Amino acid sequence: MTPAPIAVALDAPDLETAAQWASLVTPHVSTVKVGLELYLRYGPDVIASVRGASGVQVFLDLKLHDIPNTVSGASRAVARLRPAILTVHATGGPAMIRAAVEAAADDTQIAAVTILTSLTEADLGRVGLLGPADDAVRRLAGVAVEAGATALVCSPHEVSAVRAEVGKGITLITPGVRPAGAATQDQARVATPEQALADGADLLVIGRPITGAADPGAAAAAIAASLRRQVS
Ligand SMILES: O=c1ccn([C@@H]2O[C@H](COP(=O)(O)O)[C@@H](O)[C@H]2O)c(=O)[nH]1
Repeated sequence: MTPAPIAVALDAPDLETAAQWASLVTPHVSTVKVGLELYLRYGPDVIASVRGASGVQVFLDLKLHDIPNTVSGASRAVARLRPAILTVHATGGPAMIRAAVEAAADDTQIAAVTILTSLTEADLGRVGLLGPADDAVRRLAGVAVEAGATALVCSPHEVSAVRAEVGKGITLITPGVRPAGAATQDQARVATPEQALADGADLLVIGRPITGAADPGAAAAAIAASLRRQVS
């Protein structure tokens, strides 16, 4: 069976737990995601540990955000790990995004994070991004794609607007995904996996609804089966 287009966020406090989650979910999902918590604690070795024997795609979610020269060096530093996806913040601007793209391995997609899915429109207003989240997300998406990013991170709420803005060739990645009835926790702009996929997302990032379940493998399998039913 083809694994579902889900990246499981391995936000674990230790490497053993992350590797165990990865081995439980990899029969069902295409990708596992390593974020700041694991990478800052364990460094590059974490990638081999979660990739394991299955060779699952690894998404390295470091959300780089600095001057172009520094981001270029960081992108080059992780190139040997060959992540399938590496994130940068789109608000770092076009030169920074281009620097990440140019320094990345050929088989790594640079994904630009538009507006974090934890932010409400009220939060955006407070940091000076007045108006609907859609507007800022679409603007940042356009800048990032022009600078060479081939993937974008946005919430499921904006995915159809972003698709209309950037067309088919760009990979749209959506965190802020919650199965019906699940707690939203610190996520603000959320939708169900089925809705996110229907609206045009290519890869759904799902963490705690899977890793916080009594059986993460079964939780991943259930969401994957529901997505499969939707496309069949
Ligand atoms: O806008 C963003 C960008 C990245 N994330 C990351 O996705 C996961 C979501 O985990 P859940 O447990 O499903 O909430 C997490 O690793 C974030 O760092 C995001 O949520 N929003």
